[in-house]
Amino acid sequence: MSVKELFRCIGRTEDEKRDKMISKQLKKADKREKSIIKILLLGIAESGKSTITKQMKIIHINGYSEEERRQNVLWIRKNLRDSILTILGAMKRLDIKLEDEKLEESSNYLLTKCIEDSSEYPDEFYDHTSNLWSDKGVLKCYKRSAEYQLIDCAKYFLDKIHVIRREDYLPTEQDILHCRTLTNTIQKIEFTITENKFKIPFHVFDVGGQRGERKKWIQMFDSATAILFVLDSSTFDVNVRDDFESNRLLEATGVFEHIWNCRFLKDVSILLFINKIDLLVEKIMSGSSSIESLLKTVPTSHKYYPLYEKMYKSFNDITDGERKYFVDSLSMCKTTTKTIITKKGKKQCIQPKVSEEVIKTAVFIKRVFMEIAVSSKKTKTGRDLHKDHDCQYFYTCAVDTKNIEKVLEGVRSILTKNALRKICII
Ligand SMILES: Nc1nc2c(ncn2[C@@H]2O[C@H](COP(=O)(O)OP(=O)(O)OP(=O)(O)O)[C@@H](O)[C@H]2O)c(=O)[nH]1
Ligand SMILES: [Mg+2]
Repeated sequence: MSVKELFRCIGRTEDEKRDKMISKQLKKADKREKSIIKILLLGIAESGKSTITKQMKIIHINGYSEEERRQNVLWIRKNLRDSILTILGAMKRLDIKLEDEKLEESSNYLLTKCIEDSSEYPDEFYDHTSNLWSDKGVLKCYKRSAEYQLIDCAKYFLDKIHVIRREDYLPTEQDILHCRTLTNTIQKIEFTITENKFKIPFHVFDVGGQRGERKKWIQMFDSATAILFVLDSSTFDVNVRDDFESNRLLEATGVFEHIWNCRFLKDVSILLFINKIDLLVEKIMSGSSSIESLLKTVPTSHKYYPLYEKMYKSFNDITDGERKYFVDSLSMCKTTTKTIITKKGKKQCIQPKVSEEVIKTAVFIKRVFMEIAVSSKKTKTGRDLHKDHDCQYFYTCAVDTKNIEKVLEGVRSILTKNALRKICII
């Protein structure tokens, strides 16, 4: 062999070695990429997507530092101001009078001096708000909040004015979970979970749910492992904020159907979070609304009228399994528990019994969505579009860390098993 040939041979071996190494690294990177669980949180505005993302930060990352908590103070005070102004505005429209006429002055102060966004809230603001919040007329208007657009955290923060007004106020994790801020950019959080000794990375994407924000969703579809579709169960009788003609449950039904039938997501499973069950219980138990009244407002010509009517007709034949699943989910929710004093003088947390109407409503909502998810759809070539994905549902209360921790445990085990299977580990 000539020296030239020998060198060529050595060169090839070096090239081969390098190729082998690159291919090994690519395989490793591919395996790592494949092992990432990418969760996309979808759902219409105010359904609770960001609240669930906050819970993931609390449960799987280090929660909120003092600095991060402090950054929420202004938002919380803004939530407080928005809440009282919305209620006062609605009182005028719904013609609800203040019980104490002397509070007219407080109402006028807020409606004239506090309409501008501000970073400073004087003592007068808190005094007037506090006085108004104890007025029976204001409370009456609050109870009719399904007739106008009030943020969900209104009562939570109005009940805490005395704390929020303090100069040294530092929000708790509960306060942060209740704080409402609209999402208008794609947010991402990352964390790792160890399962079967394997470290599985999770990337979670939180997007905005307002109509204008939904066009951004599609850019995230090609990389999603699973979709966590969040649905607000408590606002079945409330209209969409940016369209006073459309009901929120109907809007969510349409968005869900669109996602379920989207061909880019044909192998992406959906985890349906039927959220805000605490508010659903509160609403139905107070007798302020019912599914029957919702049905009366849906025009018979509406695309979903037949589906809603079909589900309503089977309103009374709930299976034991459906009932148990809802009641068990509720029992995991600390937010709805009540503390009682036992005969022995000890404090005890109990889950108050909910009415049959609550259970029926929760099951009705679940059936509407699951009915869409079991319906088959054929592609042009005759294949079933849904053969490679499925939909599982969970009842949730996103502001309840214990509840979400339990639900996410279930979700995680489904997803990690799929991920490990994908990279051939199990
Ligand atoms: N009581 C109660 N409040 C909830 C629950 N889930 C969310 N909220 C509140 O509902 C409001 C809206 O929640 P977000 O998480 O901001 O909703 P979103 O889906 O991210 O909304 P967009 O960003 O506009 O799409 C916040 O004030 C939350 O604290 C729940 O299960 N129970
Ligand atoms: Mg959000």
